[in-house]
Amino acid sequence: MVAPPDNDVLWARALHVKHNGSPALCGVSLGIREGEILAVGGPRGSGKTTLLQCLSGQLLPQQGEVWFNSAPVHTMGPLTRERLRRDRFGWIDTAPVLVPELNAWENAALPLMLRGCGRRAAKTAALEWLERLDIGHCARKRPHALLQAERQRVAIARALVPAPKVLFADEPTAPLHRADRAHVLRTLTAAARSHGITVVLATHDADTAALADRTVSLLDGRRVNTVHLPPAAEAEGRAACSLSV
Ligand SMILES: Nc1ncnc2c1ncn2[C@@H]1O[C@H](COP(=O)(O)OP(=O)(O)OP(=O)(O)O)[C@@H](O)[C@H]1O
Repeated sequence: MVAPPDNDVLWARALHVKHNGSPALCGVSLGIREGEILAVGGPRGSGKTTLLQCLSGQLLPQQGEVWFNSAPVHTMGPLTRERLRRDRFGWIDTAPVLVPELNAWENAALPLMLRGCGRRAAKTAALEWLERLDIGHCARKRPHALLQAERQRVAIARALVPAPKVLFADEPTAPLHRADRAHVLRTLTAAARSHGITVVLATHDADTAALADRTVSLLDGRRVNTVHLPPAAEAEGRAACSLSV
């Protein structure tokens, strides 16, 4: 077992995963630099979610290695991986999963309170993020009273509130309208850049990938190409980029 390069916050080598015997990842390797915004592109079923699950310690690959800083995630026990995910990683799912009994700010503040942060400080941090994501006015509403797009913004706020080291986002703007998508993504990427958060973003949308520093493309569980994109400020104006898959 060889430790990864120092400047990679996450590093994966030769990942192989099968779901019920069907290959989902076939020898994928990649390094992710600290503070980088990496898009993982590829068509449906190409292995994007599986790759994010392996990198975030949710799923152990059947073969291969995953390192977070200098720690081998693939050899950690379930409790250590659980702690790593809770304390260092954030996750945004395609569909928002919120606690129905809690209102928007309580949902967003939940990760901080679970870490032992006081209610007042957690509330202040949560409200700040809800404002930045333009749903400050929804802070006291419960999930059932919110639109799907508003629920997704709450889920995004919840992932950003504890300032994770790495944020994994699996098609995070899929439930949003096109106009909303660009705004939420710009807020998310700007927040990540200003807080030095590394982002791994699964997407099959070229506009979304255009906000990333780099795109890694998957096809049938294999890496097929890497498209280097210009910095975000320059990329934001672009209507599309080519994901040559
Ligand atoms: N729990 C599972 N059980 C069986 N097969 C699965 C499971 N999860 C994923 N797969 C299969 O593994 C392959 C990779 O799936 P994965 O969800 O990682 O791809 P994806 O690129 O994220 O797709 P999408 O864009 O549709 O989310 C697909 O063929 C998928 O059908």
